[in-house]
Amino acid sequence: MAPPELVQGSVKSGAAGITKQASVPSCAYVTFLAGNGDYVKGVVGLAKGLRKVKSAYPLVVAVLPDVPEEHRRILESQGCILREIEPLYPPENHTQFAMAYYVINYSKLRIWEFMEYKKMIYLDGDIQVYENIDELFDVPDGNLYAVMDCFCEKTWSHTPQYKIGYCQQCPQKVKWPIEELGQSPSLYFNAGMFVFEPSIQTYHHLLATLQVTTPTPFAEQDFLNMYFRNIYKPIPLDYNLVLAMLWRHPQNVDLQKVKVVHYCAAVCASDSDRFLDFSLIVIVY
Ligand SMILES: O=c1ccn([C@@H]2O[C@H](COP(=O)(O)OP(=O)(O)O)[C@@H](O)[C@H]2O)c(=O)[nH]1
Ligand SMILES: OC[C@H]1O[C@H](O[C@@H]2[C@@H](O)[C@H](O)[C@@H](O)[C@H](O)[C@@H]2O)[C@H](O)[C@@H](O)[C@H]1O
Repeated sequence: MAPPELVQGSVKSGAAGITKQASVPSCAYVTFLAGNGDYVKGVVGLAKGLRKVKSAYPLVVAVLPDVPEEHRRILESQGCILREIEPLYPPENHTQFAMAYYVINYSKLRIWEFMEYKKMIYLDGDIQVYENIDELFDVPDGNLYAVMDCFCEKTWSHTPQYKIGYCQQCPQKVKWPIEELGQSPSLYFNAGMFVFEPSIQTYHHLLATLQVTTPTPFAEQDFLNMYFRNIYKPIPLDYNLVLAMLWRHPQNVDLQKVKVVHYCAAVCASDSDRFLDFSLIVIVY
C-alpha cells in the first residue's frame, strides 16, 4: 500500500486563522544522494522517520545522475520529491580528504539553488529523525543554524585541535594556547544537518568562491564553515547527535532530549564495536 503522502505545509490564513493547505510548500527537508550504494536505504529511513513524527513538510532528495532508476522509484514511492542536480567539484588539487569519497559531498552545495523553498532543513542520508523538528522552520531568517561538531575522532588527526586534545565541545578541558597557536578556531558545525535559506545570489557566490578556494580535508563541510562563519548560529546537539559524542563527550548528551541521530559513516566504520554498543543504547532509549 502506498504510504500516506507527507502532509503538505499548512499555513494560517489572515483574519480567520483557519488553516488551509499551502499550494506549494514554502519549506521542506532536503537530503543528498549519490551513487548506487546503500545510502538510498538511509534516505528511505529518513522519509519514513519524518512521516512517523508527522512532519508537515516534504522531503526533497537532490539526486546525482548516477542514482539508478530503481532507487529513484523507491524514493518516489516513499513520497520523496526528486530534484536532479549535476555534480560539483572543487578546483583540481592534491588535497588528502579525511575520507577519499568526500569529494562527492561538494555537490551538496547545489541545494542553495532550490528557490521554490523559502527555508530548508538539510539532513544527511545517514541521519534518523526520532522526534518532530518542524519548529526549526520558525527560526529567524538571515542565519545558518547547525550543531557544533566534535574534533576528537581520528578523522581529525590532521588538525592542531586533535594534536593538542582541544575540542569545542569541552573548551575548558584543554585550553586553546593563544600565545602558541593564535586565536582559537571559530565555532565549527557538522554539515550533516543545517537550517538554511536557498538564494540564487548565495548559490552563484558559493560556486564562484569554491573555484578560488583550496580544498581541505573535510571538503564541503570546511568550505561551508568558512563561507557562513559570520552568520552561523549553533543549535543544541539534540538536533544532530553525531554518534561519537556518546563516547567522546557523554556529559554533553541527554538522550531524553535527543531528537535526531547522525550515524556518521566514518565513525561507524572505524569504531564499529563501540558504534554497535552505543547505537543499541540510542535505539533502546
Ligand atoms: O557515496 C555517497 C556518499 C555520500 N552520500 C550522501 O552524502 C551524505 C554525507 O556523506 P556521509 O554520510 O558519508 O558523511 P559523514 O557524515 O558520515 O561523514 C550521505 O549521508 C549521503 O546523503 C551519498 O549519497 N553517496
Ligand atoms: O564531507 C565532509 C563530511 O563531514 C561531516 O562528517 C564528518 C564529521 O562529522 C567529523 O566530525 C567526523 O569525525 C567524521 O566521522 C564525519 O564523517 C558531515 O557529517 C558530512 O555531511 C560531510 O559534510
